Amino acid sequence: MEKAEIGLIGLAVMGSNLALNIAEKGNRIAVFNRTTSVTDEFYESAGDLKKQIIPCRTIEEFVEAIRPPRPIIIMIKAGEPVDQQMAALQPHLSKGDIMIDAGNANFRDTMARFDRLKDTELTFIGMGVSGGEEGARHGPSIMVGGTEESYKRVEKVLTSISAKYNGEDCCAWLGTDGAGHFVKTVHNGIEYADMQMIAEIYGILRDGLGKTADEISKIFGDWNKGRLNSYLIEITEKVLAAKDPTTGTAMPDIILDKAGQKGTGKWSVIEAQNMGIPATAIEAAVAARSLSSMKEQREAAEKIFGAPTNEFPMTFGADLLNDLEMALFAAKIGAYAQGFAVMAEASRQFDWSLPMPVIAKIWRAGCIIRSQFLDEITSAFTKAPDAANLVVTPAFSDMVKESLPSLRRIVSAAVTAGLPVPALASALGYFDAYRQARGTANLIQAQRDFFGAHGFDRVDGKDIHHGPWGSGAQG
Ligand SMILES: NC(=O)C1=CN([C@@H]2O[C@H](COP(=O)(O)OP(=O)(O)OC[C@H]3O[C@@H](n4cnc5c(N)ncnc54)[C@H](OP(=O)(O)O)[C@@H]3O)[C@@H](O)[C@H]2O)C=CC1
Ligand SMILES: O=C(CO)[C@H](O)[C@H](O)COP(=O)(O)O
Repeated sequence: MEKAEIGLIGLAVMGSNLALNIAEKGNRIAVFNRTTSVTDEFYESAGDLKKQIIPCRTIEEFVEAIRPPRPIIIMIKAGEPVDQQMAALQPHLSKGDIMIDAGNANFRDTMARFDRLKDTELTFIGMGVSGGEEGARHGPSIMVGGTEESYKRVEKVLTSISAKYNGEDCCAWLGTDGAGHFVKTVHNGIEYADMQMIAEIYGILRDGLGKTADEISKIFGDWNKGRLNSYLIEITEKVLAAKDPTTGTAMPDIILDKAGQKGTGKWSVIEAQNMGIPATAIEAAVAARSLSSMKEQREAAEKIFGAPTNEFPMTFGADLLNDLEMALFAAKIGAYAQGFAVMAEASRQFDWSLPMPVIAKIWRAGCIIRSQFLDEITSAFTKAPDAANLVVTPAFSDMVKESLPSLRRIVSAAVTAGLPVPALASALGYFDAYRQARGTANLIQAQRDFFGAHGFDRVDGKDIHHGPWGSGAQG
């Protein structure tokens, strides 16, 4: 039998669709899944693409079915399963074979895997893939980490399956070892912030203004034709319009308000904190998901404190809708600025040379945060690749100036009405602090010096670094 050019392990949502995508692009692919019935079902449902697919029931059979040197994509549950799968695979591989972990790995695990394989004749790639089921099937965004030489060996197949934006591949080599998985993690951190901010605007419309799911769906539909045009706004319109087939109720109204999370948002925040880079909107979004999961505590607290009773202090109409749209836009700029700032610092700390314009480019299509907006980020970073922050680039500083008053009005109104808007408020607080030349940390420095003799720098540059706190000061 003619051998496959590539192999793929893991036939759940992502792996099965990626395998069909690879097969459809004319590549012969061998597939394997731990539970063999899944492999059988996948093969049986592959239709015309069956002729491109070699279903394998054992690892030995799988490795044998691929022409060496073998590129093997591992698309399984992230974490320990990947180490187990790699350990099971490794004894069967030979010189030059490439294991490609395409799941949502923590980049620190990816670095450790590179380290473990460095004295072997095998090659490893850590690759972030975004786009969910549809992206995997028809064109995901692909973020590759590893040696450039190893990327060159798989570039043709990866670019053949990736999404395209105006004919350009949404697939790129981003740097060595954990670079690809780091970028995917930050992508997801931004995704969390984007989703949370959309949910907060939905909350204002539902709880502050009494709008139905259908009415809110139409509003998001209108916004999707403007500057907020994006996949997440598009699906928000759709999910709000969907009805429960048995009751006819709007789907969002029958879904429990507890958000799941698998870790990538939290990792973005942990790494941002480790590096001292503020990512306040992402932090707020992760915390909001955690708070959402405390359903019983929230129900008990509402019994004690009551639901908010203050009216939303703005009248529904075109001006308010414009403010809501612009507020979401301003907050979105903040979240993306924070995500890119986190990647810029990681690039320095891990010596990756992450190409910011390229990252923005490959996120324009295929991935969950895809949008027109990312094309504007691409051009801002292309013109100013070393900008300290997206918000100070000429194009984005103009957008912030235009949209910030709306964000301020909406956050103020939501706070007055007692509606939670933690991510919108965090983005606003970030802008306000970022553009404040003289902040209030002078007082914190004085307090630190008072209680801990930690010292401070003076505004006049003089060489006296402790205060005259006298006998009240603690050592
Ligand atoms: N779902 C999504 O939208 C996206 C997911 N990802 C990432 O892609 C990867 C795959 O995601 P998804 O398709 O949702 O699947 P899941 O994360 O649900 O993982 C299920 C797959 O992992 C396999 N698996 C689990 N444990 C082991 C193990 N110990 N050894 C071998 N195989 C194991 C399962 O095999 P079995 O059938 O035998 O149980 C199955 O094929 C994950 O890392 C995920 O985070 C990335 C982007 C989007
Ligand atoms: O990577 C993805 C999208 O880009 C996956 O869908 C991921 O599972 C999303 O994260 P979470 O499950 O934590 O919401």
